[in-house]
Amino acid sequence: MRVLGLTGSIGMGKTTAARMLRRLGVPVHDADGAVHRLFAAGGKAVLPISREFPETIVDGAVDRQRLGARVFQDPAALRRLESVIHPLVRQEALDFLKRQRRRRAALVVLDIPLLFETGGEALCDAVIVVSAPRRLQRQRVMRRAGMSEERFQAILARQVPDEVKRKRADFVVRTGSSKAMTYRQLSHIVRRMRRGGPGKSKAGRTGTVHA
Ligand SMILES: CC(C)(COP(=O)(O)OP(=O)(O)OC[C@H]1O[C@@H](n2cnc3c(N)ncnc32)[C@H](O)[C@@H]1O)[C@@H](O)C(=O)NCCC(=O)NCCS
Ligand SMILES: Nc1ncnc2c1ncn2[C@@H]1O[C@H](COP(=O)(O)OP(=O)(O)OP(=O)(O)O)[C@@H](O)[C@H]1O
Repeated sequence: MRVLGLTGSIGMGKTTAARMLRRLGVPVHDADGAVHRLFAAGGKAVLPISREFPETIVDGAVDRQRLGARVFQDPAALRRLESVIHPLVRQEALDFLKRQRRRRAALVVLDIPLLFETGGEALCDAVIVVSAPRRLQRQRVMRRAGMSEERFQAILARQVPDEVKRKRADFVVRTGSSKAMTYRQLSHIVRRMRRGGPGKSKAGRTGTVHA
């Protein structure tokens, strides 16, 4: 089974790319979706978060807006949050891989916003980075409810910069033009991966391919 990582900085089009990969018939594990489940009422993260950040619990669930306001401007608090969440998300991703292996899937995708920051590369044969011009990224993000210039800058400061991600990618998918173009790039990558390359189980990481 080949494992393709999918990552990208805030607003670069990761969620859209993940949706397209599903449409191409590839099972996708969504790390951010896993976090949503962990934070919902009854989710595994509610109790540990209520101990660390009691003011963020509303009706038995974690209020993301409040938690974001608490941690994005406070690196030590964000690290505490990550130390609760990342091991739980990693375990879910490993369970997903095990399930897909049992089903004899040929190719799967791990959609991990912080793939490089959390060592997720080690689970992947190749990594896709979605990227768009900085100006477009900013426009997309600033349209979101609850976003402010300070929050955007604080989040960017916590992520591996886009240019570094692109250097570490096996495939860079440009999301700055039409969605049809993005879809074409992704379908080309899926075809290549299904044929076997690139990947560490083959000739090793040989540098970035611009799909
Ligand atoms: C702080 C939280 C509650 C804010 O939720 P909210 O719905 O308001 O924002 P959202 O999750 O959509 O994140 C907005 C942007 O911040 C980025 N981001 C989220 N967590 C982090 C982090 N730990 N470091 C850097 N960037 C982050 C996301 O990739 C996204 O681009 C949430 O992001 C969270 O729980 N983060 C910690 C867990 C984590 O690391 N998740 C991301 C990878 S699984
Ligand atoms: N060619 C394209 N490919 C992907 N997304 C596009 C494209 N053109 C426009 N977009 C838009 O860009 C926006 C940002 O995309 P998306 O929500 O997928 O980003 P993201 O990387 O998942 O963000 P986050 O890291 O915050 O979760 C969406 O509104 C999407 O419709």
